[in-house]
Amino acid sequence: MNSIQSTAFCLNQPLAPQSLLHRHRRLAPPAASAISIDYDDESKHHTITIPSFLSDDESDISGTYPSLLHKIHVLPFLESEESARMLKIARAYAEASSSWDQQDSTRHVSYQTVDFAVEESVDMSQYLQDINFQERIFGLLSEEYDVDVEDLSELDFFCASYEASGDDVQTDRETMDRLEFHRDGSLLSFTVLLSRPEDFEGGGTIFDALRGAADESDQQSTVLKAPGSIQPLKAGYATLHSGKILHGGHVVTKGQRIVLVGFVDVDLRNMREGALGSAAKEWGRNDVREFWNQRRLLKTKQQKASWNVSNWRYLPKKGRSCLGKCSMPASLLGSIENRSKPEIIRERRLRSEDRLLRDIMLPRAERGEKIEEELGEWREVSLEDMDGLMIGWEE
Ligand SMILES: O=C(O)CCC(=O)C(=O)O
Ligand SMILES: [Fe+2]
Repeated sequence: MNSIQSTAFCLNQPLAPQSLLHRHRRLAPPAASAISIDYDDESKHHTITIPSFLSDDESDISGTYPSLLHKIHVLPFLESEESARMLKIARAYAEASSSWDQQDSTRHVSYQTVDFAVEESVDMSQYLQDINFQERIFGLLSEEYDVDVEDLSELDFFCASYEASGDDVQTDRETMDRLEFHRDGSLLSFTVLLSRPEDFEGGGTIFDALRGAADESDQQSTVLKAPGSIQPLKAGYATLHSGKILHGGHVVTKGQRIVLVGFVDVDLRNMREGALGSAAKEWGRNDVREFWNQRRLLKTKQQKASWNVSNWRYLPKKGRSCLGKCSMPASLLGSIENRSKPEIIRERRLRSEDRLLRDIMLPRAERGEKIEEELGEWREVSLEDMDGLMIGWEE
C-alpha cells in the first residue's frame, strides 16, 4: 500500500533493570512495542499493525515481525446503497423472526450473542449472492493475507445487533451491548458495518493488543479509538483481522450497531503444523494460572490475620513448608499479588499471541499442494450393497 500518512506511537513501557530482566526472562518487556497506523487517503484504507510483544532474539520463532497477520485492515467495502439494502433486509428478517430479541446463539461457546445466520434469511442469502459478496470479501482477504482464494472457505456468516442497555427496559427483549474478549474458531475474520456510525455511540471491534495505546493517538483522524477499539468511518466499511487475535465487540452506549460478521477458514497447507496447538495450550495454561492465582490471593488475603491455610494448593512452593504454624511472611502476599496481576497475565497472553501470528503462516515456498477431496459419484445402491456397512441398524 502506498502510505500517505503514517502514525507510530509507543506504549511507553519502562525497561526493567537488568537483574529483573534476568530473573523474569520470559516476562521481559518487548524490545519494540509500537502500534503503527498507515492510511491511504485515496482508497481510505487504514492498516493498523499490532505491537510486538517479543524480542527478536527469541530463538524458537520461525517467522518475523510484523507478519501479515499482525495487520488489521479497515477499508470501504460495500457501496452505500448495498449496505443500506442489507440493513433493511436484516431489520425485516430480525423483526419477523425475533432473532435480535434474545440471547440464544450457540456461535460463541461461553457467552450468548444476539444474531442470525445469513443462511436463515432467504432474502439476505439471495442479496449476498446478487452482489457477489463472498467472492469480493474472499478477494480482499486473499490479497491482504496472501492466501489463495481457493484455500479460503466460509465457516459462518451472521448478522449481529448490539444495543445500548437501557433502551430495552420497557420490554422483555434480551439484547447485548458488547461481546466479551474471545478468539474466533477461524484464522481470518471480518466485520462489515451495516448501520451508520451516527446511529450509535461506542461500539467497534476492540482488540486487547491495542488497549491503552489509543489514548495517545489523534482521536479525530484515525479509526482507532480508546481503549483499543476500531470504529469504521462509514456504513459499508469492512474490518479484516485474524480471528486468533483476542478481540470483542466494544460496548455500545447509545443506539444500535448492526454488523455482518464472517469467520473464514484457511486450508491447512498454508499453516505451520503445531503452531495453533501450542498457542492454544499456552492460552489454556494461562487461563488456569489466572484462576488459581486469583483463588490463592483470595484465600491468603482471607487468612492474613491468622495464617492457617490448610490447602497447600493455594500456596506457592515457598509458603508450603510452614503450613498452619507460622505467620505469613510479608513478602509472600506481595509475590502472590504480583503473580495474579492482570497486567502480568495479559503480557503472557499477548506474547503467545504474537508468537502465533509470526509462526502460523508458512511462506509460499513451503506450502504443500492442496489436497482435493475426492467425493466420487453418486450411484444407487441395493440393500445387499449396504450389507455390513450399516452398523447398529436394526430392522
Ligand atoms: O462486533 C464486532 O465487531 C466483533 C464481533 C466478533 O468478534 C464475533 O462475533 O466473533
Ligand atoms: Fe470474533
